[in-house]
Amino acid sequence: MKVCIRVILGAKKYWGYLILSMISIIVLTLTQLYAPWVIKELTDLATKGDPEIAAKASKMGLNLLAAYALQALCSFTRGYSAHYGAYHYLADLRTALYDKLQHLSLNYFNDKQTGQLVSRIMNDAANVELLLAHAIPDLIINVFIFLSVAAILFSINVKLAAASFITTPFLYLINIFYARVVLPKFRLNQKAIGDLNGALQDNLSGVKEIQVFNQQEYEIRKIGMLARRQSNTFLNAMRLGELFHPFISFFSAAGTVIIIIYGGYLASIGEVSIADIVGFILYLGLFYQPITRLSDVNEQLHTAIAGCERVFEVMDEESSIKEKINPTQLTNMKGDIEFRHVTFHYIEGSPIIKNFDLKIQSGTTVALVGPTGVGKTTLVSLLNRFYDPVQGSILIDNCDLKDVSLKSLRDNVSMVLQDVYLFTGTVFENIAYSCRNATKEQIITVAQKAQAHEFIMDLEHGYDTYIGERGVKLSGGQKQRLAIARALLRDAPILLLDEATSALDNQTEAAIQQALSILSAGRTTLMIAHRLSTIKSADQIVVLEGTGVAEQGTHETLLKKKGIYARLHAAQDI
Ligand SMILES: Nc1ncnc2c1ncn2[C@@H]1O[C@H](COP(=O)(O)OP(=O)(O)OP(=O)(O)O)[C@@H](O)[C@H]1O
Repeated sequence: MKVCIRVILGAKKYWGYLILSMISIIVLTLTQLYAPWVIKELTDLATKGDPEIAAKASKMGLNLLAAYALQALCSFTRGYSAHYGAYHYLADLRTALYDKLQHLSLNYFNDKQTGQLVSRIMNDAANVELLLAHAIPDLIINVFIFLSVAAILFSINVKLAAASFITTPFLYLINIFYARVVLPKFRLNQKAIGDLNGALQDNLSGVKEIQVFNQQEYEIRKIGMLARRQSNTFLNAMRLGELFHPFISFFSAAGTVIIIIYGGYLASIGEVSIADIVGFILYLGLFYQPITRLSDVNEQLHTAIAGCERVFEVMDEESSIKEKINPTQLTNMKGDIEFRHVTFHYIEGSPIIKNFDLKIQSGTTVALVGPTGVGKTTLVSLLNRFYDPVQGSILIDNCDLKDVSLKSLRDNVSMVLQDVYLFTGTVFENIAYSCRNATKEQIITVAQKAQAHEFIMDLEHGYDTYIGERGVKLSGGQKQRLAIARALLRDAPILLLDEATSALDNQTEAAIQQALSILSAGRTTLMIAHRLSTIKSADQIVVLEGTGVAEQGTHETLLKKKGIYARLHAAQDI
């Protein structure tokens, strides 16, 4: 109930359309009730031998025609306005959900699959449409029809109306059976479809591995088994489901039989007219309809509510990265950075960094070095506030990052990530992603600096070449150069380079190194590199080990020290 109220309140902007739909439902139902009444009246006139039957019948016919016209109009406004409101709200909700996801911290995404999140936005959110345009209107229609037809039946004849209730307990019980026994079987079928989908997705993504390890036969058998299981689950559900409709039809028809027999008896003793019996039988069809649809409406409501609950679960999620009210805006940033007694863990009890201290003067370059998994990327992620330290603080120009507006922080930090991601779009659009209104000249300049211009010009359509899923596939090194160009375009006072040159050959790397050193002049640069040759000129090299700093100094001082750095360096020289 709470969920229904939340959806209805959320769709406030579209209440006008939803109310119009409700009014249309009521008028539509009333017009549906009119036709049996006309037939009953006509039968009455005919059986009584009314001399004015022709004139009266024409009048009734015209009224009925008007009712049918109104019915057609209401049928349109009912369907269209409910869907108009529901689909607009769905679009709003999907946008809000996406907005919410964009503002959640990376922690939230760590244990979620992209498919699951897409499914929240696409499938689960779609349930608001099911709720607003189907389940709630269907519930109202059915309750309204049931109550109004019952009122008409009792107004025609109380004894016959009471008799027509005889079959309702059976209809109700069949519905309960359907809801308790048949529907769960259909849910099993949904699960079987999900399993098959999941296995297919997994298989198609890993098609290369399947061929490399010659597992085609095994995978075909697996998919075949899941496909067969889904078919069997469906058939099992369907067999029981198919029993439902004949039983429902039988008990509805039995109601009519009771009325014919009992109506005939009441007519024989003069308690009811032929016209009443005719009218009664026509109304009976409408009377049983809501009862037979009970399980469908119930299922729709449950499905819709469960989907909406999953949506609201995300909407109510709190980001672990919270922005202060009235945060400080970083303007005219110098770029001094300080890690002050920083401790961080992803999983409680397994610290990645403990009591870490580091001061980086504005305009200098600091390189982070250390074994794989020691926490270099984590430190960089903390600086961009993808995560917050568990203890201690990080300061930029003496402002604690927790006091700074996230937007102004990220506007001042440019980053080249370890795993380069390029969007589906042109080369130009991908570079311009960091600065939407960049000119073609600016894009070409940064591409040249990143040593990307030449290979871009070799592509079929140059800067207008499509890349990403639907376009040309680029090599790791080419992607990296585009990512560097994108970061250069940002022209931010702080530059974070997470192994930005790892996928490049020696020659290109040397050229880019030169470009990066020109770029980093005057900016605070924090770089991570496995290849020590790339960080020789850094102002400070920080060697990480365990959960903290093992050594710190310039390339020369660290070599002289003959510690870890010197050993790593010697190993790489070999
Ligand atoms: N999102 C995460 N959730 C849980 N643990 C994580 C997460 N990201 C990284 N880790 C773990 O934290 C540790 C530090 O990872 P990080 O990526 O910072 O290391 P790194 O020094 O950059 O490694 P590499 O040189 O291989 O890139 C690793 O043990 C890693 O498994």
